[in-house]
Amino acid sequence: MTLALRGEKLSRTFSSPAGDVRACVDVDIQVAPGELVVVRGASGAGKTTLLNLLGGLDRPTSGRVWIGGVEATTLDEESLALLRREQLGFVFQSFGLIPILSAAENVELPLRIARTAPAERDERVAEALRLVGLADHAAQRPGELSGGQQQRVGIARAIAARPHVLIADEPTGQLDSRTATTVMDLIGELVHTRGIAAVVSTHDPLLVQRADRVIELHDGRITSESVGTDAAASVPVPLASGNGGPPITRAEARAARALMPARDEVTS
Ligand SMILES: Nc1ncnc2c1ncn2[C@@H]1O[C@H](COP(=O)(O)OP(=O)(O)OP(=O)(O)O)[C@@H](O)[C@H]1O
Repeated sequence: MTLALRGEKLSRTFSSPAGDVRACVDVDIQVAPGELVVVRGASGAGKTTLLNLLGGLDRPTSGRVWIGGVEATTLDEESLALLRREQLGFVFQSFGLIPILSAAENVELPLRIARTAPAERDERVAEALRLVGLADHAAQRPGELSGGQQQRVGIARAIAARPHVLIADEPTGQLDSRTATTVMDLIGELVHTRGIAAVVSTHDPLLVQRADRVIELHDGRITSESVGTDAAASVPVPLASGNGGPPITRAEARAARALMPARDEVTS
């Protein structure tokens, strides 16, 4: 069986005026189709860094990444963008929706970038909105939707191109706990009924209950890994203060990058 995602000895060091930051250190990770892996850890533990590396949004300082069996680390930017688009769907804490577009137009955007034929685009947008329970809200703009609905549009956009892997970075970080549960249920259902693999970072113990595997990160390293019922039973990591604030420019830039076409491509 081809793994949906694989990282081998992944390390990422950032240079900063205060010195080097080892945000990811020798991480080995494998994700199978239909598996929901939750990455958990305190603020600054390296969750976003790891997801960025696995999703081909950033390059490791050392180590290798395979996306759907293709080694991503050796690809040039253009091929990597194509691989991302074919294999991956991204969901972000900040939703990353375009305010002037309707829900349907937001969901359609990656399909336009991929030059999917208009009839198929319509079909996939309708399917994705139906799957997230928003078929009746297609014409509404993000500002006219609740936070939970906006995140469901974000998920619809991520799955519209029928990716093999969903990468979701704190998808419920901006939602109240009841809405977060709905979004978590949706992700769990998509993974377990449609065979999509997912890597989800969260502080939310509710999502952990839906995980097939929970990976704990501390200072960029995997400190523990639990499977199945153990995963649900494991103790949540305490949060560092100051976490969970509003999205920052770096996060928004990343959301844009995940959607960006490869160089020279034009939307039609
Ligand atoms: N581009 C960057 N330049 C410098 N340091 C960075 C950069 N990106 C991340 N870091 C540092 O790497 C470490 C891990 O950051 P990361 O965002 O991956 O953590 P996280 O677990 O996702 O945190 P949070 O839960 O707060 O989002 C932190 O110390 C962070 O400051």
